[in-house]
Amino acid sequence: MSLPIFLIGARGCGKTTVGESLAQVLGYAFCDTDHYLQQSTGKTVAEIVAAEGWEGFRQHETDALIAVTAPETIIATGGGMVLAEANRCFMQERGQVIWLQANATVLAARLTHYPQSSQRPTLTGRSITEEMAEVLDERASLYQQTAHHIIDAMQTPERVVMAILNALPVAPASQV
Ligand SMILES: Nc1ncnc2c1ncn2[C@@H]1O[C@H](COP(=O)(O)OP(=O)(O)O)[C@@H](O)[C@H]1O
Ligand SMILES: O=C(O)C1=C[C@@H](OP(=O)(O)O)[C@@H](O)[C@H](O)C1
Ligand SMILES: [Mg+2]
Repeated sequence: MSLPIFLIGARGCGKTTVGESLAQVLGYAFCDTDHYLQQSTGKTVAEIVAAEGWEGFRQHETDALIAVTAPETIIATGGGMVLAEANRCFMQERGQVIWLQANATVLAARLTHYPQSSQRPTLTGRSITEEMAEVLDERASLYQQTAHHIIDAMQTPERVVMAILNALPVAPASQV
């Protein structure tokens, strides 16, 4: 039975995009913790944060992580999943953790083009460029210490998927 694969990294690094493709290639299930939350609460991230604050959202996020974790599943996490030590330990112990690494300039460009503001309300109140630099300063070491593998996410999604396949000792579900 193959372990779950957790994709971690900052907003815009491609966890959702790459995760869906990777799941198709491997014949695994795909789950996104933000999508799960939206379905289970009937609220967007922005609505949860408006009602309960970021602290409330983070508690829901931990619950979502536990709920979606299953064998042969690709799990796209939200960018802040690594903030809680319990989440970091859970992912490390339960599966393979992949950090999709990209610099603040690339992330800000993607998010400016595709803000999805109901999914990504501001974290700091600053501009997207300033926010991504600040977020990476705060979280890069957490992504690094949690990851079993670090993948360059500043290449096409297809190449990112290939890089993950090369890094991971996984077989397609049909061959397991
Ligand atoms: N490797 C990539 N190259 C170019 N654009 C990308 C790449 N990965 C994702 N994107 C784009 O960046 C935006 C955010 O991607 P998404 O998968 O939602 O990131 P995340 O889930 O990590 O926040 C989307 O518009 C997506 O099409
Ligand atoms: O970085 C963060 O703290 C967040 C990232 C978002 O997910 P994506 O990384 O998929 O954008 C979403 O979970 C929420 O807005 C918080
Ligand atoms: Mg996402």
